[in-house]
Amino acid sequence: MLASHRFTSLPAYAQLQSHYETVKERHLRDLFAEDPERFTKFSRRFEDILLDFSKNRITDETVGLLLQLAEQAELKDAIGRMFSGDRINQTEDRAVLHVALRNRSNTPINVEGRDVMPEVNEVLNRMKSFCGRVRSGEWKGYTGKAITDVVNIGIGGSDLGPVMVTEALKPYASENLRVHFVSNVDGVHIYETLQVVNPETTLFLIASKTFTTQETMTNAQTARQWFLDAANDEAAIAKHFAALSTNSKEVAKFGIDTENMFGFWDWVGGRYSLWSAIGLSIALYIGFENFEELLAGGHDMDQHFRDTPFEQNLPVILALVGIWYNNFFGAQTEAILPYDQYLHRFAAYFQQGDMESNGKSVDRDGNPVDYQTGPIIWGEPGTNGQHAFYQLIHQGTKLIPCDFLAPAISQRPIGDHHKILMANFFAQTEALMNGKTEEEAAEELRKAGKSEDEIAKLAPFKMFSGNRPTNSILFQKLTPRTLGRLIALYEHKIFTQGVLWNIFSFDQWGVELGKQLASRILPELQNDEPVENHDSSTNGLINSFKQLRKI
Ligand SMILES: O=P(O)(O)OC[C@H]1O[C@](O)(CO)[C@@H](O)[C@@H]1O
Repeated sequence: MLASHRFTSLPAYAQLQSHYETVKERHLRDLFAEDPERFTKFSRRFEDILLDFSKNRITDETVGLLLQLAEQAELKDAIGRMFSGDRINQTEDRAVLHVALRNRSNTPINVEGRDVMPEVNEVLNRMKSFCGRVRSGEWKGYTGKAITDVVNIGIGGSDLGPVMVTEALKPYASENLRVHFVSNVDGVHIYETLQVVNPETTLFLIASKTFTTQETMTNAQTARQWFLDAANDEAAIAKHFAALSTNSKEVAKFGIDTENMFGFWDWVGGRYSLWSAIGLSIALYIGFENFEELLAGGHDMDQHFRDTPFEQNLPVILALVGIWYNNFFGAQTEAILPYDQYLHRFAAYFQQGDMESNGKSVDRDGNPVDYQTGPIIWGEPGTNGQHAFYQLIHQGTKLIPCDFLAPAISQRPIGDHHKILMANFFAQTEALMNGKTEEEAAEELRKAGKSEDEIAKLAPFKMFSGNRPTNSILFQKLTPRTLGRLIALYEHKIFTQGVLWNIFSFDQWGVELGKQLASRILPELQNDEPVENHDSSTNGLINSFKQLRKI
């Protein structure tokens, strides 16, 4: 059990509130001018990852108080409980052990007195041998041909992680094997995918923790039928369908041989499952050794998170800085901006990771919270975002703390591309921090030959307030190991924030209501009869839908 506290009653909370009054008007430009050591003081390194958090609206006192807040929320104890297999996901009565999936040191991790590592290793060994057989071409389809395409059918945590990682690690991919992902129940998604694959050489991975998710089961049935239309032989399914799931009963019911099932456990949350059998598409695509490197990276960060004092602890620092803006400055969102095209799904991945985890409004005692919890996460890769939404970040009325991430070495060094990319990275964080005063804007206009009249009119539009906070996360190169570290960095940031906010980060009851209503509405869409049992808007929409289909 996690101890409960009232976030806003922690002694450091009140201190931070009054401290905020003294910091809120301070400009980052001045804070940098006053302290030449600011970068050294507010940056940390872990292995090949540098976190520079100096461009935040913080002082030594802010950091000290935030660290006290973490102590007072008993973060250390909570970390220990997660790593030791306590049932900290209390509303589902489950342990939270994605760290066991990447526990490369193989030290025992017990759930109810039983070490889970032998089972974890057993599944990893099966994944390894399966990957070897498929990638070498030894595994044959029903007409004796090798597999050329893998289609992962899953949604949410059974899709977003594998999509993000396979995109990020493309440079490590096999040339002989393509991966595709079908998640949306919109028939368009499976249709377009089936257009480009051949039933003789396609392997479907049905990825679903529960094996009951409507979207995934619908897509899986469509894929199965498409396959059977070609193969005309149920026995051939064993060569073309595998299941990644915790639910062997439902897997067998679907008609997949449990020999072809790669299991995991209820202590793996969906949005933390890319490290489990759900990562099979990753392992097939980049090879098992690279998948192990990804796991090793996650494990590196786990050890850092568990063993490092908070003031040196990257996930804890990221979490505390986030809380500073979320709970004291009233920031509603956080942008994740990777300057690496291969990370183009990173923000989308952490939309689920963060918002499904910390989008809660009831505390661990079941009481409504009277403070802000999880932020809205969004973002796109740089430099594309610069030409889309950065205008608002620079000059809009909202405070948007941003994380900038980039590798020092590009996976694809072509001409000057990477230096141009990085010049933009550095320029953006500098511009957001410094801004441009009205006088500076006026001086520029003067130099451009504008009249004093024009200058007076234009300068207000051309000035930038600055003082807009950023974290910069630089790493050497986007290798599987570094990616593993980066993902775990954000996972533990989310965990830390959830602990401080006194909420449960590992359930997701908020997704249930929509699911329930959809299953109630589906039968109503199967006939032409008007409906009148909903509110007037829902009735009106359903009836118009029925009418429009007749045209
Ligand atoms: O893997 P499953 O059981 O199909 O669930 C898919 C997703 O659905 C959710 O339960 C809710 O969206 C996610 O947490 C999960 O990742």
